[in-house]
Amino acid sequence: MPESAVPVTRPAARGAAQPLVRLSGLKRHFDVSPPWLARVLEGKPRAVVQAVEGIDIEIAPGETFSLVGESGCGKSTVARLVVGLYPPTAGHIEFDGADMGARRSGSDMSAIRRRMQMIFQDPYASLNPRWRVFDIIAEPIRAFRLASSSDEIRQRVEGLLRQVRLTPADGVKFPHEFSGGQRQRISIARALASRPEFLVCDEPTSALDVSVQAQILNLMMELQRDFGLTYLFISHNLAVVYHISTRVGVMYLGRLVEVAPTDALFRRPRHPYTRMLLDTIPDLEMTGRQRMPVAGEVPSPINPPSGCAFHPRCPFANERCKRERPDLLEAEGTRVACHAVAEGRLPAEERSYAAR
Ligand SMILES: Nc1ncnc2c1ncn2[C@@H]1O[C@H](COP(=O)(O)OP(=O)(O)OP(=O)(O)O)[C@@H](O)[C@H]1O
Repeated sequence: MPESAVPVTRPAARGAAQPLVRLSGLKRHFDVSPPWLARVLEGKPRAVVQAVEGIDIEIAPGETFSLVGESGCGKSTVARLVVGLYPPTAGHIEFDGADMGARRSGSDMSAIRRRMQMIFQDPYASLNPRWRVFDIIAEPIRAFRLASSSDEIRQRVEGLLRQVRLTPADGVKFPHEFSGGQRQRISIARALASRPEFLVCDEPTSALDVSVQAQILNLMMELQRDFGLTYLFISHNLAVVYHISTRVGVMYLGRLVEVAPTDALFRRPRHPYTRMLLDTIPDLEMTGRQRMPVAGEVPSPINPPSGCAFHPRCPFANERCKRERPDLLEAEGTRVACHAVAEGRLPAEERSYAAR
C-alpha cells in the first residue's frame, strides 16, 4: 500500500458527559531495592520508584485524552495501570461505573476487558511473528466468542482488514512481510476485533516515519468517528498530541501539573513546565515573546524534590515552592498545580501555536 502523506485534522471537543473512565488517587510504586544480602552486608538502602503518585483523571465517551511529559514521568505506567497490566499501589480505576479493582467472576471481568484494548509503540513486538495476520486478528474474536462460525470469523477479519486499509489477501501473510505503518494497521485491526469502546494507545506512532505517522493518526481519528471510540493517548510528541487530542494532561514526576482542553493548553499554557515543553516544539511561532529555555534534567522518581517537584528547574520558584506541594486547582477552565499561577505571579501568556 502506498504510504503518501495526508493532512491530519483534529476532532472537535465534545460536550460534558458521564466519564467512561475515571482514575482517582491512582498510584503505582516499583520496589527497586538492592537484594536483601546487599542491603544487610553493604548497608544499601531500600529504593522505591514513585512512578505514578496520585493521578485523578476523568475521560468522557468519545474524547481523546492525551498524557504528555518527558521520558520517565509515568505516562506508560498510567497506560498499563488502566488496562490492568499492573495493579495499582493505591487508588481506583473505574470503567463505565465499574470499579476495576472489585472482585468479580471471570466472565464479568472478561466482559469488561473486551471493552478496552491497548495499542503499543512497537507493532512488531506486539504481533506474534509466527502467526499469519488472519489468525492474529481472529484471536480476540475467538477468545471473546464474538462469532458463531468460521465463516463469520472470516467475514469479520476481512472487514477489519479493509477498515484499516489492508486487503483480505494480506491475511495470509506474516507480520515481517509488512512495513512499520502496515504493522501498526494490523495492531489496530486486532485491537478493534473485540469491538472495544476504549483504546489505550501508548506512543502508537513514535516508531514510524513522519508521513506514515500522519496516516495512522488520521486512520485512528476516522475509526474514532465510525465506532464512537474513546482514546487515552500517550505521547511525548506535542505536535501529534495537538492534532489528535480533545484534552491534554501534562505529567511531571508521576503527577499531573496541568490539565486543559487542547486549544487552551497550546494557546494559553499556565504551568511553567507546560510552557517549557511547548517551547521545545520546532517551528513554534514565537512572535512577541522569549522562548523559555529547557533547564536541568528530570529528578529521580526514587527521591523526588520537596514541595513542587519542578521547583529545581523552575525560574519562578520561591521558598514556598520548595516547601509546599501545590494542589491541582481550577483556573479558568483548566487545572494547574503551581503556586506562581495561584498567587498571580505568573500571568497567562497568549501564544499562537502554528502547527505544521
Ligand atoms: N517495571 C518497572 N520497574 C521499575 N521501575 C519502573 C518500571 N516501569 C517503569 N519504571 C520507572 O517508573 C518511572 C516512570 O516510567 P514510565 O515508563 O511510566 O515513564 P514514561 O513517561 O512513559 O517514559 P517513556 O516516555 O520513556 O516511556 C521511570 O522512572 C521508570 O524507570
